[in-house]
Amino acid sequence: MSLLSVQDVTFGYTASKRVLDGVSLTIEPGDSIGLVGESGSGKTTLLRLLLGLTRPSSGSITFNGTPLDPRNPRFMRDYRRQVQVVFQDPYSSLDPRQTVLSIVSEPLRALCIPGDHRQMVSDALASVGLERNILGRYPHEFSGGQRQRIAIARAIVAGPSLLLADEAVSALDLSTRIRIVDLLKSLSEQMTLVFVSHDLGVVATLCQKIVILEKGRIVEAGATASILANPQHPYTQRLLNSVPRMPA
Ligand SMILES: Nc1ncnc2c1ncn2[C@@H]1O[C@H](COP(=O)(O)OP(=O)(O)OP(=O)(O)O)[C@@H](O)[C@H]1O
Repeated sequence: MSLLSVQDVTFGYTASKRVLDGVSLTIEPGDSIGLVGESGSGKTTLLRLLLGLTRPSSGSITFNGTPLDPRNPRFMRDYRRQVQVVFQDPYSSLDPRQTVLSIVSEPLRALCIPGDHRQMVSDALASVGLERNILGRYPHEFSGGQRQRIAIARAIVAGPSLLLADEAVSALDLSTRIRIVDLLKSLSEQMTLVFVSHDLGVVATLCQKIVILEKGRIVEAGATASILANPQHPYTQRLLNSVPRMPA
């Protein structure tokens, strides 16, 4: 059974404009999927629907075969444990008044997960390459890359099966970006990953599968290697041509 299944989903913020139009995709356990498209193509909107923050105007989304229903609090509580997200901006996504312990343990508290939260936070920090002794420190004491590691630790602390990353490396400088991509790649060996990006180069490094979104429609989807080697849709070809190449 698919982990997540999106069937013929349509969505508009207003009645007059469709932002997503007939979107269907399946996410299998263990997949690493890059969701790629230019600005305004609907990537973040689709992610919001996957998170259950917004409901489709039509079509359905199911998780392990059960429809996503924000009116079903029991299901949504389990869903929030299973599906976590990392956002783009490591500066605005962490509350500056809270310590690292408080920030990273937030999903454990919100989801009433039993156990030694301090230990679980220490383990999550270690698995994103941070020292365990930073629990009492504050976000302003860390670099952008370290903050993004803290945000990733918060996303994985409750042991999700699916990690959604929305432009999670776009705000970082190049060398930090490479290190965070490496981290996400190693995490993708333990959990399913959906990586939203306008950057085909990063997706090519990180994701085995790719979904190309143009103006709210999926124009091409499949194995990253074959799509990049032989893009069928003119939009994919344009995106590929816009990736800067290293001089020979
Ligand atoms: N809250 C909102 N209210 C109305 N329209 C919105 C809202 N959020 C997004 N849109 C519109 O929906 C369309 C898709 O936006 P979305 O943010 O999903 O695209 P995106 O591919 O994630 O773009 P970007 O890469 O710039 O974040 C755009 O036309 C955008 O202007």
